[in-house]
Amino acid sequence: MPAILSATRQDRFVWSSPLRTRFRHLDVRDGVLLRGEAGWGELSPFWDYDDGESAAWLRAAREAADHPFPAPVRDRVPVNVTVPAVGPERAREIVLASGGCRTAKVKVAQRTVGAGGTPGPVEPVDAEIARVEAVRAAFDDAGMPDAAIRVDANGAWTLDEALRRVPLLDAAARGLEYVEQPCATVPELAAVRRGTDVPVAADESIRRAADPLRVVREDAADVVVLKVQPLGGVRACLELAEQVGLPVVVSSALESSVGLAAGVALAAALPELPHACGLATSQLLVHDVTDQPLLPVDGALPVRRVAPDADALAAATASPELRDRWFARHDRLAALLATGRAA
Ligand SMILES: O=C(O)CCC(=O)C1=CC=C[C@@H](O)[C@@H]1C(=O)O
Ligand SMILES: [Mg+2]
Repeated sequence: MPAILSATRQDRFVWSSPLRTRFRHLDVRDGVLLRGEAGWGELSPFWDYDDGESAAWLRAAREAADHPFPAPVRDRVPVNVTVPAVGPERAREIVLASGGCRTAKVKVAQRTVGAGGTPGPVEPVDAEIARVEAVRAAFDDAGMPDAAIRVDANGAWTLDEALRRVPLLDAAARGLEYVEQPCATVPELAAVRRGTDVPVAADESIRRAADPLRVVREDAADVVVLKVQPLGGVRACLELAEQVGLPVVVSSALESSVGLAAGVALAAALPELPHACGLATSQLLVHDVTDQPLLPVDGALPVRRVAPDADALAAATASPELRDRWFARHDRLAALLATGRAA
């Protein structure tokens, strides 16, 4: 049987897709889908994550493949459109083509990467303002003047940059819903929170931190962003949400729809969901692994599991070299989890 036809009968399958717009310095996204008793799970840690950090991602994939998701308390999840660090015209197009999203998350604080991977200067504030203004104008023109706009700096502003830029972006947005991870450290997040009128959301300070509760102890955030794969699964996220006690925004790690479905399951099971979630990122992929991807309709995703299908996989099939790299990575991570020594 040709490899593609048998793909959905295998227990693991490596997918790869170009991104429509460069995101997080990536032009391509890839990962391995794993099949278990309950369905499919996705393992797709970014390539710059080492095995120690990636083990939690496998725990999440195995949970999705081997166990049913917790019972949902809602059947649709409102989502934000994600606007990468693009020019104003492209930002406008992305918002208008978003499937009715009433919230936009706009990437800011883009840094060029210099030789040897050293971070270059941050983009000028005028470029950030123009992007945010274009998003607000697009919502106005779409008859959604009350749409919410949040910005995400991925920890890339200095504290001074954040304190100067956040009020300017707040004005450009006619009121920001929140600023996500304006700076790298927890004390800096707390300082932005005290020094501006804009609520602060913590992302990297939760998902890449040895102690995710430090944000709470130091009063450093109004909202927490939870991502299923880096935090080790839907159940681990539900427990963390309970401990944190702050409003949660579930966000993707740029997965295929198989991985996004785990994020949707978390968002569907949270007792409260006051903000739109960052799960509309199938829009960024040229090829998803199913011909029924999780795309927003009227600004929300349906709550359902996703299985890959052969036709979509045919377009999203990885090269043999990439497949072997993922299989080797998966084998190493599985061995690490089996020793019980993974974080
Ligand atoms: O939250 C969203 O709208 C989309 C997901 C998203 O922004 C991210 C996904 C993966 C990696 C991160 O750099 C990024 C984020 O910082 O939230
Ligand atoms: Mg973020």
